[in-house]
Amino acid sequence: MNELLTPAETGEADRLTEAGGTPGLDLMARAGKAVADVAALMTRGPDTRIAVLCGPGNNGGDGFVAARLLRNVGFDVRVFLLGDKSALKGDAAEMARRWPLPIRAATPDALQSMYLVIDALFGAGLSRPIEGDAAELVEAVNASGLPVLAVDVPSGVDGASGEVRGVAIKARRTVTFFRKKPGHLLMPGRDLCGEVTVADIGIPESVLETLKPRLHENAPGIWISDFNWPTDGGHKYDRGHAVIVSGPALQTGAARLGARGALRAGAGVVTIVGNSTATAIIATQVTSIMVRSVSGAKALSEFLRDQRRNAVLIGPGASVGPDTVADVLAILKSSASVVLDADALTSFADPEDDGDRAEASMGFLARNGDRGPAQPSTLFAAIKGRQAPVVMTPHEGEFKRLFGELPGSKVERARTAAEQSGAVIILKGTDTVIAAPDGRAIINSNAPSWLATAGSGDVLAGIVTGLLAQRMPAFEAASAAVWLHGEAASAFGIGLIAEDLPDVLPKVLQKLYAEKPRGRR
Ligand SMILES: NC(=O)C1=CN([C@@H]2O[C@H](COP(=O)(O)OP(=O)(O)OC[C@H]3O[C@@H](n4cnc5c(N)ncnc54)[C@H](OP(=O)(O)O)[C@@H]3O)[C@@H](O)[C@H]2O)[C@@H](O)CC1
Ligand SMILES: [K+]
Repeated sequence: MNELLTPAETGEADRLTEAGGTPGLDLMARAGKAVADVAALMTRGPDTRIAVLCGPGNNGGDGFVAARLLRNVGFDVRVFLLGDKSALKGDAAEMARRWPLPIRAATPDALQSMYLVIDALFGAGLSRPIEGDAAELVEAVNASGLPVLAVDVPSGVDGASGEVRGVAIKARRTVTFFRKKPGHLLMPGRDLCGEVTVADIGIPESVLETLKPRLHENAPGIWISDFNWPTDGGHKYDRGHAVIVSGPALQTGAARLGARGALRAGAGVVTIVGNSTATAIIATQVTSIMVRSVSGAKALSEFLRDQRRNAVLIGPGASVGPDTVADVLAILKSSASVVLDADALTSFADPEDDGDRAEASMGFLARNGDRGPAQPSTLFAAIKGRQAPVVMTPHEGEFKRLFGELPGSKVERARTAAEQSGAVIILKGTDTVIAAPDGRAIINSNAPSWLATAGSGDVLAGIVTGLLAQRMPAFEAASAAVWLHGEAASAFGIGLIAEDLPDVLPKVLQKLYAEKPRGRR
């Protein structure tokens, strides 16, 4: 159930179903019934007056069906059409014909003395920005403050990207069919949808074998079989050794947050490394986490020669500049899995895009001329030249510094970045996207708004590192980490600070452990 289908793929699912013998009219009848069922839940009793706003395509067709079914059970339903009834085609024209009462023009006046609005203006067939009369209507609906139930997607939301084309309806609930679309989860679409219900309208699961979707909504089912649970007789080193590289003395908090994330995610051993002043400070703050004074690229290379140290995080609090560049390149030469976050990413920013970076890069060049300038291509070549996986965890700003302005939806941008860099990308945000170089992608949807708090990204990077230390494959580790992070924030509730996240993880992990299929314990 976690597959996400673009509007084009949904259309294909529809065609395959019809080719299998199910008439399109039946699909529309079931779609309209699903809409009517949810609409009934949003009313305040039989006297509720409902405005159904229908558009010129099959989204409007679903609206006509819902209107008829709601009227049949006693609701006071009015139907308004954008455009001409004579221009309706196919199944939508047939469903309009079955509506027994007058069809009025859809204008802002339609909203007067209504209680609920059903938005059946545009769905999967939105092909351009909404303008003119249609835009005026959408704006009037939003200004009315009436509760809105959207059919398939709120009109104006692009089902593929979640972007607003022109203007868009703000719905309280949305009913979609067979599978969600990326636009239900990507911002701002996700906000405009309200609560999303997915209805079964008789499209068989077998169409997925043809469509082979490569985009999913994050859920444990996707990665739980790759999760490594503690086993009887296991040794701590069986669960990996995560190494967290600290920044200088006044920036050690980020490494500590990452380290606790890694340890709580189940890494057997976690060591924080840094220069002697930084580690002296850290040592007064941690107990089950080890601390070693290891500083500079050469020392890091030597430290990582011990292959039991199998996952490394660098970036949180690292500082931007040539030292971090050298550290990252040394770490990438090791056999460990690597997580690059924050300053480890910005240190490779394209100098052309970033004045501060340009200056730092010039200095670096002066001292390290043989290694070439610190730029994204240097980083990507180092990633592609190694065996063990790399996960990068940029927010939008860091992403832009490394990859520039890429075209397409957030999913497409993350996919391109993963392919270009050879790393698994966690493109963070309310709608975090995880993408692998082979094209697989996941949209995360469980992060509460209060997760946007200082240091929460450091904990996330630490959780990824902890899972990589346990030898979870990188794409699955990244997806699991993002999900656990969101779940932990929800479990803690409002008032959360980053320090709280690692300590809520056990509760989340215990629930997963209790629910996982038998025989895997
Ligand atoms: N697939 C399924 O499984 C099932 C799908 N079902 C339903 O069908 C819906 C998809 O129907 P659809 O393809 O007819 O597209 P829809 O969204 O009604 O819009 C197309 C019309 O709008 C017009 N138009 C577009 N943009 C415009 C704009 N900005 N401003 C003005 N006009 C604009 C466009 O005009 P054109 O581009 O052709 O000039 C065309 O006339 C889907 O969302 C779901 O609700 C269910 O019934 C059952 C199973
Ligand atoms: K709609």
